[in-house]
Amino acid sequence: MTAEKSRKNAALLTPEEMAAADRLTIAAGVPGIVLMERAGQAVARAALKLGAPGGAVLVLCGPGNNGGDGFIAARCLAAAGYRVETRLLKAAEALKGDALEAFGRMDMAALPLLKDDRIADDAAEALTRADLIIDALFGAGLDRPLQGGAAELVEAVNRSGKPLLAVDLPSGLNGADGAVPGVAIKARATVTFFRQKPGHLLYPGRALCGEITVADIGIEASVFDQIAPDTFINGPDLWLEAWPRPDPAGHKYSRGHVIVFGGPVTATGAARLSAGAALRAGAGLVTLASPPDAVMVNACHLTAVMLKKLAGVEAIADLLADRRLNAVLIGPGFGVGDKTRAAVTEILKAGRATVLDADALTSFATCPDALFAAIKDNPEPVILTPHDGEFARLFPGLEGGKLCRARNAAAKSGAVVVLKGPDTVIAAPDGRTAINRNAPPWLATAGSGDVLAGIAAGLLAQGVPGFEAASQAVWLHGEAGREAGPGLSAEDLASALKPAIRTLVEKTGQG
Ligand SMILES: NC(=O)C1=CN([C@@H]2O[C@H](COP(=O)(O)OP(=O)(O)OC[C@H]3O[C@@H](n4cnc5c(N)ncnc54)[C@H](O)[C@@H]3O)[C@@H](O)[C@H]2O)[C@@H](O)CC1
Ligand SMILES: Nc1ncnc2c1ncn2[C@@H]1O[C@H](COP(=O)(O)OP(=O)(O)O)[C@@H](O)[C@H]1O
Ligand SMILES: [K+]
Repeated sequence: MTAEKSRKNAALLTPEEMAAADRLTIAAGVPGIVLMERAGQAVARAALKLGAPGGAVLVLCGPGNNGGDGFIAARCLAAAGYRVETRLLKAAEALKGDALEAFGRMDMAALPLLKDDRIADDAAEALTRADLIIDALFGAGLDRPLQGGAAELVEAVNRSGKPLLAVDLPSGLNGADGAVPGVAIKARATVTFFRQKPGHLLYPGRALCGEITVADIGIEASVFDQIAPDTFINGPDLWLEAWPRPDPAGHKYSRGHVIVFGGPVTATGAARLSAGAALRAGAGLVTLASPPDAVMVNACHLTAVMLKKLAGVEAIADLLADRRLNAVLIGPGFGVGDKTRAAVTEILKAGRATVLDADALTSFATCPDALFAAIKDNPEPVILTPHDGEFARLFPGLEGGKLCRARNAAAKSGAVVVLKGPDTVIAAPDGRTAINRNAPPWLATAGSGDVLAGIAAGLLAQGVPGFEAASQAVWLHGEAGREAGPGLSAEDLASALKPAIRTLVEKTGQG
């Protein structure tokens, strides 16, 4: 598969982009009702998989095309022998276009159809009877919080405790950013079409989707010629082409040399975690630059990672005169304050691929613009890896959804921003973003972020561009978390990178 095709597989579409894909497909000769038939049939197939053969299915339909998918699914499930009831949120007269056509295709004799504005009360009995509920109330067209009868219905559905299958998106969830502005359906499973939306991957929305199926409804990838999505699922489809391939005839220096700046004697562990991870990520050499008082404790703990005594900020320029030190990491355990700001400024002046984490970020809380100016003067990529707290300190004016915050922060700072968490977002200054989904919750443990920063530095040292290095690092960190499993501590992560790295090496044909 070509890199271009893989990237298209990794694309995430906003509701607007999805509507454009729909329009382009219709313009190319596939009628909208045909797309809706395929969508509704995919929903019916997913319902069959959820079990209760021949059982009672309640299909809740909204006023738009999401409801249209529900009508088709209702017809298909009735034909498959299920006892199907539908409820329409608005009077049938309000339906139009493909949804009206789909409504007309239902066999009215077989399907008791009730329409009632006091729908929550009206639906109460049907909810009790149902073995499965299909949520076709609102999908990509949600444009405001659910209120009134719709909100009451959603709450009643969630209270029912019945298995719930959502069509496209759990109703109430914003597909663009995963926000839930009011109430929303909590689904056991969700069927979406063609490609996922950011809201399927971002919290809190992600927690409402259950198991997600992406159904092919006949929209061709050629629509990407006109819709150029810039948001992707983070994974090898997005960046395998950029995975570093060591020269078979090369040597350790041709795999890059990372320098990690370590902290004082009372806080040496973080930088060592980073350094070990940089080595595992494939850097040929890693050196830890240690303040004099911490040299002994570092020396007692380091083996493959090399150690260098660094007298102070004044010594940084001399150290970085060695151009073989081609990637720098500073922040973990380094300490917050003037000295850190001076060190970071000196490092950025030296023009190296750089990862700034933890204390290196917090130290600029009082003067973020000075940091952004220094980043923009550095010709090499810079990656910032804040968690939410560090992000808020460095980008106090940026609010809104995680995707939008990370994207604005990258544009503002000129750096690749890795906004960490269970749904880490990686954003490049050119507007590309990736959303990560493979991180297990047990990665939330002290020192885990230090390891992530180290992996990123190790990849930068091997010449991987900033956005790809950051995305690869976040994905590998997630894979390592899964490999190490529950009960992990940050020390376990570096060695747990090996199976994921092996898989990537094999995929790139180097194995
Ligand atoms: N775009 C595509 O490629 C396809 C879309 N399909 C379906 O079409 C859906 C999108 O259809 P629509 O654009 O009609 O959107 P929806 O069916 O999601 O909802 C639109 C309607 O709901 C109203 N509405 C929005 N938020 C509301 C709120 N909070 N309270 C009350 N009313 C509200 C709008 O005014 C509008 O009347 C998708 O989610 C999907 O299920 C499928 O039929 C297959 C193809
Ligand atoms: N609930 C979660 N699920 C998965 N990963 C998480 C979760 N919470 C945090 N993480 C990940 O754990 C790491 C924690 O990093 P950080 O907050 O910097 O911690 P530390 O400074 O202790 O290393 C980040 O990579 C983050 O994405
Ligand atoms: K829905």
